[in-house]
Amino acid sequence: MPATDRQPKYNRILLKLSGEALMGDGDFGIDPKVLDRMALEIGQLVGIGVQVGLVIGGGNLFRGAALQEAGMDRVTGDHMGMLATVMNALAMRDALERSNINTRVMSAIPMSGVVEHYDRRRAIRYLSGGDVVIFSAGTGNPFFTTDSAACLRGIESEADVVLKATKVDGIYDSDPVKNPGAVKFDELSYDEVLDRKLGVMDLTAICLVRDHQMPVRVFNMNKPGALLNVVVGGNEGTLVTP
Ligand SMILES: Nc1ncnc2c1ncn2[C@@H]1O[C@H](COP(=O)(O)OP(=O)(O)O)[C@@H](O)[C@H]1O
Ligand SMILES: O=c1ccn([C@@H]2O[C@H](COP(=O)(O)OP(=O)(O)O)[C@@H](O)[C@H]2O)c(=O)[nH]1
Repeated sequence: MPATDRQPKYNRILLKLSGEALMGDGDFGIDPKVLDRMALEIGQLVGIGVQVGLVIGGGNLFRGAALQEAGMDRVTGDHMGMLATVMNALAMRDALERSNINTRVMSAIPMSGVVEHYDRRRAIRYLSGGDVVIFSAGTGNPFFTTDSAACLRGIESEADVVLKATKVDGIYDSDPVKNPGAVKFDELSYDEVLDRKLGVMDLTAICLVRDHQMPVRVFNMNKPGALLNVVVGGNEGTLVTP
């Protein structure tokens, strides 16, 4: 049976896309072709009735830590990183709306006239009404990451799962980009990720999902159809649970 005919396993998801995923084959910025492909894949989820909250990173534009290494004040760099996530959110909304998917962008940093300020109850109303909601500007605070923002918004919006879409196809016993012999896990507990210091997500984010028992699945966004397969219960990537 085609995946689009299958019943979704989740009613509401929080999908985290890394900013780097938007670069495509480039090494900075946003590739419109990638946006369109992602809009198509997200549209398939909306089409089978799944409510989608989105958090997009900013690493394709600015990262506070990298700016600090180049000599900039860290907090200023983090502010630039958070603003970068708003730019990515606007680009993604544009692609989703061109695909006729109603989309709202909310920002943790007030930005009157550009995007709505984050409001949890309003976000839940939008999600319940079938709109895609993009949560931008991370947590609104420096020294955090968009992985933590994704876990936070996932818990707050009562999502059934946090899906981390990235460029590797799951969690390995060491970084598979640096170690070609790394071995992939199908399932892990929060404590195993913390004890083994598995670097696929920052530890703040893992502590947050552990404390609130929010399941997380890490999978490869570059694999066509993987997102839909995850949502209909397929065994993609690595699942982190209690
Ligand atoms: N144990 C691990 N398992 C999987 N990926 C890991 C692990 N340790 C480090 N990584 C790295 O984490 C990255 C995924 O995190 P992501 O947030 O998408 O990227 P980035 O941190 O570059 O923004 C992968 O590209 C991979 O290189
Ligand atoms: O709550 C947050 C989320 C993000 N950031 C900044 O925004 C940048 C971009 O986010 P991230 O690195 O998580 O993006 P990704 O790696 O997912 O592309 C980070 O490096 C931080 O500088 C921040 O300061 N607070």
